[in-house]
Amino acid sequence: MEPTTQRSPNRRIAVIGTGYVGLTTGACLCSLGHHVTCCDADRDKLAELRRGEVRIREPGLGELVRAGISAGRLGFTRSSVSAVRDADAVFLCLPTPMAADGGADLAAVAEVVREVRGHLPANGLLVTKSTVPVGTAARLAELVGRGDVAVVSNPEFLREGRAVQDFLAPDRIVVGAAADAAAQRVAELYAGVDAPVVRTDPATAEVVKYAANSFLATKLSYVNDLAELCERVGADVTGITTCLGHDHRIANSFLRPGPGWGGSCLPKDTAALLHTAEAVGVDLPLVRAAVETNRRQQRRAVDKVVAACGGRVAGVRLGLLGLAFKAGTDDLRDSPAVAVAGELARQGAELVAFDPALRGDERGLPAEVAVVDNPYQAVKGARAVVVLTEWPEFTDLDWSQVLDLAESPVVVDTRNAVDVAVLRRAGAVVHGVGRG
Ligand SMILES: NC(=O)C1=CN([C@@H]2O[C@H](COP(=O)(O)OP(=O)(O)OC[C@H]3O[C@@H](n4cnc5c(N)ncnc54)[C@H](O)[C@@H]3O)[C@@H](O)[C@H]2O)C=CC1
Ligand SMILES: O=C(O)[C@H]1O[C@H](OP(=O)(O)OP(=O)(O)OC[C@H]2O[C@@H](n3ccc(=O)[nH]c3=O)[C@H](O)[C@@H]2O)[C@H](O)[C@@H](O)[C@@H]1O
Repeated sequence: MEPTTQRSPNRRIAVIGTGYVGLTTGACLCSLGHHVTCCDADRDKLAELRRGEVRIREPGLGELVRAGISAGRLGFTRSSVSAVRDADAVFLCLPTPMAADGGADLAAVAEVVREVRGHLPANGLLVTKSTVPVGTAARLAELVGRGDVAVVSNPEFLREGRAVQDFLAPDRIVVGAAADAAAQRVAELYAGVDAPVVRTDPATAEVVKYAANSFLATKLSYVNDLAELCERVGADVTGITTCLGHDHRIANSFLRPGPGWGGSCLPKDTAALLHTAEAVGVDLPLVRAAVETNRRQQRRAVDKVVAACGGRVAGVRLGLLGLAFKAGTDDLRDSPAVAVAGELARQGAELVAFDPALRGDERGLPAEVAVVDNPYQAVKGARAVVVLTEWPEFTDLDWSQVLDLAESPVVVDTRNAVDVAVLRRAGAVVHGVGRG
């Protein structure tokens, strides 16, 4: 392990895929002094990016993109071949979604590598930032078929909603390479980022990414299991997690119970790790249990709403606060809030929702949910108000007004997001998570 060096770099970099990870990687590497060309298959997205418009909600990203364009060091293209031709390093930031069998679908990665392999400059670097299963770097090296090109694994650990901050101030930078020289060249691209660099082999780097996400998922499922226990025995999970968090070995994060963990990565990455393990005859019972608890936790959130409404929700109007998979993002991929809403709709509930990050025309919104642009409208006439995402804005609502507008004072807070004292002062009948 070593700190990154402070030498000012100025390399030519290509980034393929301009989603949460790719655009953040491109804009941040540009802010470190490099010349970056970002490539994407989506024409509309490219047109917006060339105008400096960023469609995802990531604080600071739009500013970095516009600064890079103004400085003449950040460009966008649809042609992967032209992006890589002069690049000292090519970062693959392509989607690796869950395949039908639970494994990672590497189709986009393989397709792009086939496109660019004959056009990489001599002694090129192909860097996988996408989350890819163990053995991918070795397989891509074979696919590239050139002894002068090094394939290096450099997994990304950023969180959505804090992507720029996490990229520029990460807990660690992991570089997995078969040869020291290639690892050194990738580590140098991060000069200026104050973080430990862990150099390792590609297989270890690839597994680390899945190990980290699965660890976080397991920690959360443990807390959600404890929440269930607390409800049965009259204890308070928040008091317990506060005490646990004071123990430095446990650390005071990822301890908030909720309607299950979601997002574009934890669910697919736990599934992919299980798939990898199964393929080599290894059982990972803890990760399996974490996934199973997560399914149960989503069902428990639905059951709690149904019970709070007297046992059935068919024809019952519910006001939903939050649909994003967590606060701070507009991403709906694998959102537990959407899963809970979907099941309530299946049981016949009439759903009206508000989420501060959503306009109502986003892809991934469940068709059965009417999305409105103000929280008070969402709760009007509702039999229960259901808090599904922990937006801080929800604590600041005028809860007396919320309860006046709703048909009954029932609040189901699936994340303990709103201060329970505030709710009770307003006269709410509160159903939280993990409170006896
Ligand atoms: N979203 C996150 O917070 C994190 C994601 N990751 C990993 O990074 C990878 C990318 O994830 P996201 O950025 O969230 O994905 P995303 O879906 O936001 O972006 C992927 C981009 O790739 C483009 N694309 C797809 N196929 C293409 C092709 N053949 N040629 C050129 N462009 C193409 C898409 O148009 C899209 O803009 C995944 O492996 C994910 O697991 C890793 C850390 C954090
Ligand atoms: O590989 C990835 O894509 C990323 O996945 C997660 O980041 P992200 O998906 O942005 O979301 P998290 O902040 O990890 O939250 C995941 C889920 O856990 C839930 N959560 C989180 C924390 C908590 O205390 N309680 C809780 O229920 C969130 O609401 C959300 O549904 C990891 O935290 C990142 O390190 C990783 O890079």
